[in-house]
Amino acid sequence: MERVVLITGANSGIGLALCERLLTEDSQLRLCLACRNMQRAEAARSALLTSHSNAHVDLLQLDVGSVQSVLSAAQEVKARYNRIDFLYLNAGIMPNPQLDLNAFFKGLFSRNVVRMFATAEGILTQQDRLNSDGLQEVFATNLFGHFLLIRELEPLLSRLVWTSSSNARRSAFSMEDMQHREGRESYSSSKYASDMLSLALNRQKNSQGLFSSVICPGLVMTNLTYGILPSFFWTLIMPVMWLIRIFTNTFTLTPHNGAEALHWLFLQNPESLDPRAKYHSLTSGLGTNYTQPRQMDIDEGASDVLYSKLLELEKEVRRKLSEENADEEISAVK
Ligand SMILES: NC(=O)C1=CN([C@@H]2O[C@H](COP(=O)(O)OP(=O)(O)OC[C@H]3O[C@@H](n4cnc5c(N)ncnc54)[C@H](OP(=O)(O)O)[C@@H]3O)[C@@H](O)[C@H]2O)C=CC1
Ligand SMILES: CC(C)CCC[C@@H](C)[C@H]1CC[C@H]2C3=C(CC[C@]12C)[C@@]1(C)CCC(=O)[C@@H](C)[C@@H]1CC3
Repeated sequence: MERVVLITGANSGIGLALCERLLTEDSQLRLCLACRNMQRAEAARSALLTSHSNAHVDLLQLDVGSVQSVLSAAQEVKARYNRIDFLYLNAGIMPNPQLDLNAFFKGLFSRNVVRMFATAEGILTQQDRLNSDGLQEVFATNLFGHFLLIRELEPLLSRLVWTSSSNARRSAFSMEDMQHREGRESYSSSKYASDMLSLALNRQKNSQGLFSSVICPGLVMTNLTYGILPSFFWTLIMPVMWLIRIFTNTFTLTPHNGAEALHWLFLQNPESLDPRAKYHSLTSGLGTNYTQPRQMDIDEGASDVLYSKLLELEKEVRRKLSEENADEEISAVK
């Protein structure tokens, strides 16, 4: 039977590399590339068809950062497919990243140097903003839009895979400020929230046949990472990056390597997976890719609380949207 795989943020980086790898694994797959920009989506589709000329590659317009777009895209998915075998929740942003060079150089000579290169802990901040739905943009894109998509498509789903990050950190997340309006680590907070949500989904939905996993792709050179430093700087330090890679397995560097754990999960029986583990894409000094589970720093109780808070926010957002739609209808009649 033809399997259907939907991937958000599939037009570049790790998402696009995953598409390549999945088509190489199973040429009978039906891939659905869910992207916000249809021109970029078309380009990705053409690239995939160049290497897999008989592949079934569909496109879906989806801006995960917009409530209306998620609801419309979900309607479209329900009209097109009877089921989604794998939903990869991969789209993500890190807007206005700032590298603290002082902390970076201090870190270089500390005991935490390996950890710093693997997680960017303590050296990276972001500046977030409100989107047109009145939500924090990073929270809306990296977490809430995906949550809403899952809620809309639930009867069709069986496997969920989140592209999280080792940058996810408990101390960056606050239940009282789950959107991270106050701090400057919105990326870390949103990724920690996705880890928690994945655990909560497993607790609530495994009995109904829905399984969720999280991965970290390692440090991969993509549009997201190129946004952290000026491009000339990346060109300068690229040889150093490849050198560091010999000593640290988290420097996966290429999108193909970064997609290792996403691909690996595609081949696993969901019952054999650990809901409390994050599956890391790793690359050895000799260039061998492998996947390694590592325990996440998460409380089950807290993950349930986050789940309830997301349900509440969903209600609020839907109510607001229907009020806006009603207002629009009234003014159209006038
Ligand atoms: N690169 C790295 O080192 C790491 C990346 N990650 C995670 O991997 C995931 C993929 O990122 P990566 O491949 O690195 O970076 P890219 O920037 O190449 O890919 C991000 C993808 O998400 C899409 N996207 C962003 N915002 C939206 C939106 N509102 N609606 C729909 N699609 C959207 C982008 O589309 P568009 O082209 O239109 O912008 C793009 O296709 C992210 O979740 C990221 O956080 C995790 C750890 C490390
Ligand atoms: C030799 C150089 C001067 C090295 C440059 C240092 C930094 C630019 C990198 C060191 C650790 C990196 C890192 C990320 C981005 C680039 C660094 C800060 C990520 C935050 C990218 C996105 C993620 O989700 C994380 C898993 C990465 C962790 C490590």
